[in-house]
Amino acid sequence: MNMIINETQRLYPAATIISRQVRREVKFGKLSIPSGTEVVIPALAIQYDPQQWGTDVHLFKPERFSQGAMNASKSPMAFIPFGFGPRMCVGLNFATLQTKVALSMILQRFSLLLSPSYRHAPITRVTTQPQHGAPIILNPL
Ligand code: HEM
Repeated sequence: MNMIINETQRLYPAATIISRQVRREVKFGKLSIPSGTEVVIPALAIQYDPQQWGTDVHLFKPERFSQGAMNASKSPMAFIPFGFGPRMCVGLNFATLQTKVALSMILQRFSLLLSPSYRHAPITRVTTQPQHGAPIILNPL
């Protein structure tokens, strides 16, 4: 279940960008970033980077995470659905636990089928959402 949740969050991260403000001037080689600069980290683009994930980056392949999230891509920083560093999401464990509990309860009771009316069109409206909803047919087990 971890691998499936991780791969879902890689392809459809709730937050597609993460931002930081530079507190004091930082130098990267010849590049100087002044204090106060807003830096946007494109989480979605990084999680779709073939150099990090391979040429099958667009495929849903939970087995990428079989050796853990830190080893799924070339750099461990290429998987950041909950952000990173001291301001990383404080709800990470709570949200992941809730996801597992909800999924377990549903999967114990129902088999799931994607409705033929489903149209795959994810969109970013603050968070990532299915543009036309996600109609699912539930059959009691
Ligand atoms: C799947 C569910 C969730 C996702 C994908 C998510 C994702 C994120 C991301 C990307 C950030 C920004 C981290 C950064 O800037 O490095 C964040 C921050 C935060 N999240 Fe979540 N989050 C989720 C659920 C929750 C829940 C359930 C809570 C509270 C119970 C929560 C509370 C927070 C708080 C308070 C921050 C700000 C942390 C700070 O600035 O120090 N999140 N979250």
